[in-house]
Amino acid sequence: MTISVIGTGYLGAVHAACMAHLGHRVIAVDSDEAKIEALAAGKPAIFEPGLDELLAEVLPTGRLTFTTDYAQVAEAQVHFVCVGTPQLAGENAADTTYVFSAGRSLAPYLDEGSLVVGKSTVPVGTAAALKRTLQDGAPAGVEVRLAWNPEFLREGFAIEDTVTPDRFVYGVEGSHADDDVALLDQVYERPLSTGTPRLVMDYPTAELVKVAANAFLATKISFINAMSEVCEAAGGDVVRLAEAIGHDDRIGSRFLGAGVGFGGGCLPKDIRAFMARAGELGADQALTFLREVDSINLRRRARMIDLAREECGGTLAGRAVAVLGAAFKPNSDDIRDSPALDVAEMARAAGAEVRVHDPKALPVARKHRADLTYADTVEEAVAGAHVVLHLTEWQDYRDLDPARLTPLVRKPVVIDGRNKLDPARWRAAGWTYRALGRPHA
Ligand SMILES: NC(=O)c1ccc[n+]([C@@H]2O[C@H](COP(=O)([O-])OP(=O)(O)OC[C@H]3O[C@@H](n4cnc5c(N)ncnc54)[C@H](O)[C@@H]3O)[C@@H](O)[C@H]2O)c1
Ligand SMILES: O=c1ccn([C@@H]2O[C@H](COP(=O)(O)OP(=O)(O)O[C@H]3O[C@H](CO)[C@@H](O)[C@H](O)[C@H]3O)[C@@H](O)[C@H]2O)c(=O)[nH]1
Repeated sequence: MTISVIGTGYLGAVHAACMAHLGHRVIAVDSDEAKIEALAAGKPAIFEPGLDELLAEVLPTGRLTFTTDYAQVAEAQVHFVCVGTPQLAGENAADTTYVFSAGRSLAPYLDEGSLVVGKSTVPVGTAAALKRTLQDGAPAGVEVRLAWNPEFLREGFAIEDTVTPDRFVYGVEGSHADDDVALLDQVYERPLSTGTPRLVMDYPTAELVKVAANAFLATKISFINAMSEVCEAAGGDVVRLAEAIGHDDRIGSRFLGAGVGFGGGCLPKDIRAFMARAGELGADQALTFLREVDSINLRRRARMIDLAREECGGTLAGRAVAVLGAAFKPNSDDIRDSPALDVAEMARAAGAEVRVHDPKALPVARKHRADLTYADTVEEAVAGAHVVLHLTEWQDYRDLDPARLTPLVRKPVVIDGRNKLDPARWRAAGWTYRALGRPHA
C-alpha cells in the first residue's frame, strides 16, 4: 500500500521508516527542509537506536522518500498525521495549530478512497474538528474519511514499539467506519498477524486512551517519588520499598523507578494538556490530582539541588558541579523538558559552575541550550568538581569506574538522581554516595 507520513520528528521519522520496513511505499513530508534533507540522506537529525540502520535498509529499496512538497502525497491512500502538539507557551493547553495546518495542506490531495489517520497526541475533540477542516479543504464531492490511531511508542525503543506494539487503538466514526478498520488492518497486517490486540472505538475514546495512558504512567512515577519524599523524612529506602510493592502483580514493578522524575516531549505536556482540556469540558475536578502529580515531579528536581547544596557546605555559589546526563532519558538525544538540564540550570542559577556531559545529546543540547556549558567526556565534566550529579541513567554511567574518577574531582561526592548507580561500588572507591529517597549512610 502507498501511505504518507506527515511530520517526521521523533514519531514520524520512525513511523515512516517502520512502515517502509513492513513493505509499504511511504512518502514522508515535513515542513522543515533541513530535517527532510538529512533523513533523505539517511542521516537523521535525531538519535533513536536502530533508526540509522533501518533507513540504510529501506532507502535503497526506493520505498521510502522524503519531501517538503505536499503534492507528492496525492498518490498515497492512507495519510498518517504525526506533527507536533507542544505545550502552548505560558499555558497548560496543547498547541494544535500544526495538526490543523497539516490538515489544510493535505485536504486538496484527498480522494474518495483515501483515509487520514491521526497519530499525534491531541486534546479530546480534535479528531472531529480536524475532520471538518479536512472536509472544508477537500475537492468537491469527496467525503473525508478519518481514523484516530494514537501512538504509544517510547523513545529509545521506538522501532520495537512501532513494529511490535502492545496494542492498536482505532478510533473510527461515520458511514465508512468498517472500511477504515479494514484499511488500517491492511497497513498493520504483519504486526496484527502475531496476535497484537486491536481495539476499535469512537474518536473521543481513542483520543482519551492516549492521554489516560500517559496520565497513568506519570501518576505511577509521581507516586513512587511521593514515597521517596516520605522515605527521606522517615529514614526509609524507596528502592527497597519499590522492589517490595512491585512484587504484587496488581501493582507491578515497571515505572516505579524513583528519582528525579519524568520529563520529555510527552508525559509533562500531556498531563497538563489533559487537565486544560478537562477544564474546558467542565470536568476539571476529575483531574486535579494531576496537578499534584506534576508538582511532586518538579519537587524532585529541586530536591537534587538541596542535596547538592548540603554536600557543598550550604551553598552552590562558586562550586563546580558535574552533571551526568542531558537527555530526558537514556538511549535518546531528546532534551525536551529534560530533568537533567533543568537541574543543571537550577545549579547554575544558584551560582555554580556547571559542566554537562551526555553520551548522545550534546549536539542537540549545544544547539538548543547554548546557555549551559558542556563537556565532551565524563573526565572533563568531573574535573575539579565539588559534586557529581547523576541525572540520566545511561549504561555508560552505570559502567563508570569510580576509582578512576576519584583523582580528578575536588571532592568525591556523587548524588544519584536516578537510583541506578551501585552505592557499594562508589563507596568502596572512597566516594560519598547520596541518592533521592535513600538513607544517607
Ligand atoms: N516522541 C514520542 O515518543 C511520541 C510518542 C507518541 C506520540 N507522540 C506524539 O506525536 C506527535 C509528534 O511528536 P514528536 O515527538 O515526533 O514531535 P517532533 O517535534 O519531534 O516532530 C514534529 C514534526 O512535525 C513537523 N511539522 C509541524 N507542522 C507541520 C506541517 N504543517 N506539515 C508538515 N510537518 C509539520 C515538524 O517540523 C516536526 O518535524 C506529538 O503529538 C506527540 O505528543 C510522540
Ligand atoms: O520508572 C520510571 C520510568 C520512567 N521515568 C522517567 O519518565 C520519563 C518518560 O519515560 P518513558 O515513558 O519511558 O519515555 P517516553 O519516550 O516519553 O514515552 C512516554 O511518552 C510517549 C509519548 O506520548 C508514549 O508514547 C509512551 O508510551 C510513554 O511511555 C523519562 O524522563 C524517564 O526517565 C522515571 O522517572 N521512572
